[in-house]
Amino acid sequence: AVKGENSGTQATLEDEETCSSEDGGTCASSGEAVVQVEDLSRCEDRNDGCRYWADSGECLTNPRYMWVYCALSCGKCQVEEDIQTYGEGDIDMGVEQGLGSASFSPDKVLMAIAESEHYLKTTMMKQSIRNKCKNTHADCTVWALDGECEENPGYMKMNCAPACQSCYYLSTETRCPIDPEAPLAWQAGDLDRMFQKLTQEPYLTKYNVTILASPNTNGPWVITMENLIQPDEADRLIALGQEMGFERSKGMAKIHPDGTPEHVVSDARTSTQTWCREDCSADPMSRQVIERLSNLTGIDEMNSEYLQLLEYEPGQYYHNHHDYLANELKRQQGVRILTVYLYLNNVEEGGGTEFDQLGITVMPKKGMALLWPSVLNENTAAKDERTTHAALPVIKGMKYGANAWFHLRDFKTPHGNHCTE
Ligand SMILES: O=C(O)CCC(=O)C(=O)O
Ligand SMILES: [Fe+2]
Repeated sequence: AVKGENSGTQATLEDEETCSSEDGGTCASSGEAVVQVEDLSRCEDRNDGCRYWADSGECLTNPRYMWVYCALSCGKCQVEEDIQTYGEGDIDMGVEQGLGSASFSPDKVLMAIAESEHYLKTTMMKQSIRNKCKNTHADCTVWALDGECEENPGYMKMNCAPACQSCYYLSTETRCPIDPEAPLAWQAGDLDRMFQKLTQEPYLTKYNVTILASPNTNGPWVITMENLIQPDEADRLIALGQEMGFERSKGMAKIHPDGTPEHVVSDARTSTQTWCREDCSADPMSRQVIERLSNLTGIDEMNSEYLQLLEYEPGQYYHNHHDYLANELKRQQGVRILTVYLYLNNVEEGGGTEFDQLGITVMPKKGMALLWPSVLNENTAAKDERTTHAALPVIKGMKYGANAWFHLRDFKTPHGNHCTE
């Protein structure tokens, strides 16, 4: 068999006997056989529940079962037109390759060019990826012969993909495959356990925890914790934001065919924002804050995005939205599971956070945190549709806030590898 571009995402086949699909695919794993992605005979859903489970995020929470028994619904195989095909006819490899080199004879370079072409014609990959797999420089082939694909992979695998035989690099999903063994921050039940702990532990009463909604009242959890952030910490975060400069927020708009989103300024959100990365995230005060949030939630700091600092002038707002981004089901970090929103100042008038479906509006209070989940307790990759919310327009004074978003899986490692978008 031809080695598929997706071989990094091989799924482990489980022993069917021990793995009844009646339970929603939450079976324990066992068995060793491996399904090759190019084995198209397995590209199917083998259970009627597959579509439903996939839509509710099971591909992410249960990859060991789902990628095998629901390969089609999980997008782990491609059978129809889009798909894993071989190249046909003439292949456009991009910029014409130069033969001149002090180190290699023209024959050697010509041979390498022929190998690139053979690779592009005989390797199964999505047609959309093949179409954008191009050498962007005349020296790609010579550089590749010189070992540059290994020396300088960041540039080469992207810009000399035919020469490096690295077309998979051009799509986030194949370049950054999800490891089915990667640990999840929350298994079923952990969401309720965390909120129960936060609302019941005696040592947390100093935060004057208020339950605004919970499963006891048939809602999702929405709670506030006062004085979670000290005044000097809040002031420091605002100052760090001002140092970096707040910029007009971008909304998520268009998703490109390769899965990367294009950010555009949108009317949905007129506030300004900046990310607390690098020097800001290393600042002792911001470290203190993020470590506290990680300790409180029990979710590893690696699973959190860098703090997003927000500034609203009078009249600015963020219309009704959800923090859950479905595109991230297909990313290593997984979806956002929890928002910890920090109010960094007292707002003179307006600027509340409104949960339209729950009839809750929280007014800003310096140092207070507002916590709510984006996912369901029973299925921690599935969106909890009830937690849509908005930042109401500020009427008077400024509003400063910060988002701490926690993901189902490690966020920081893939972020460092340009794998999160
Ligand atoms: O500023 C607020 O009150 C909420 C902001 C928000 O929902 C967001 O940035 O996602
Ligand atoms: Fe939000």
